[in-house]
Amino acid sequence: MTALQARWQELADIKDELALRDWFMGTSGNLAIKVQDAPLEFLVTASGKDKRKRTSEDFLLVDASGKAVDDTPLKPSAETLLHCEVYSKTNAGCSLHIHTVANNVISEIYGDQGKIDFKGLELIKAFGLWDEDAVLTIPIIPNHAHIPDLAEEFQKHIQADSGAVLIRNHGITVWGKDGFEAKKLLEASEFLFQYQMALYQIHSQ
Ligand SMILES: CSCCC(=O)C(=O)COP(=O)(O)O
Ligand SMILES: [Zn+2]
Repeated sequence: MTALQARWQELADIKDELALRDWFMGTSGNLAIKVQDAPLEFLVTASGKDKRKRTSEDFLLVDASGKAVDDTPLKPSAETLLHCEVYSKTNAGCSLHIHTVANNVISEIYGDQGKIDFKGLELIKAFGLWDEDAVLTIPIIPNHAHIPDLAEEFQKHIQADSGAVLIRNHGITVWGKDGFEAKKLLEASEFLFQYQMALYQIHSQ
C-alpha cells in the first residue's frame, strides 16, 4: 500500500467515525491529512459533499497553497487554507474541522472574551495537561466569510504541533501529530463544550 492509499484509508475511517456522531450536518466540516513533506502534499475533503457517504471522490490531493495536485473536477474544501496554515506552521499530520451545536453555542457565549478556559476537568488531560492546576485555553476567533481573512486570523493561534481553535458561530478546527491525536482532541473538545453548555443551562435557571 502506498503512503497515499494508507492516508486516504486513515482519513476515510476518521470521516466515518465522525459521521456516526452526526458531526457533518448540512455538508459542513472538512478534514485533512498530510501525505508528504517537501513538497508538502495533503489530502483534503472535496467541497460541498455529504460527508456521511464513503466514495472514491471524498478527498483530493492538494499542495502547500491548497491547489489540486492532479487534474480533477473535484474542488478542495472552501476552507482548505486553514489546513494549509496548520501544515505550513507545524509538524502536525492531521487537521479536522466540524460544526456542532455545542461548539457554536460555546463560541457565541464566550466569543467576546476571545477564549474559553477549562480547569479541573479530567478530560483536559487529552491535551497533555496533567497538572492539578492546569488550564486548557481554547481561543475563539471571529468568523470571516472571506477565507484568506479567516486563515490569517486563525494562523495567529497555531503555536504548537497540536491544538484547537474555535471560530465564532462556525465551528472548531483541531490538529495533531496524526489522525488518532487529532480525533482525540476533537472528541475531548466536544465533551468539554457539551459539559460547559449543560452547566451554563443549570446556572441560568
Ligand atoms: C454548509 S457549511 C458551510 C461551509 C463550511 O463551513 C464547511 O465547513 C464546509 O465547507 P466545504 O467546502 O469544506 O464542504
Ligand atoms: Zn466550516
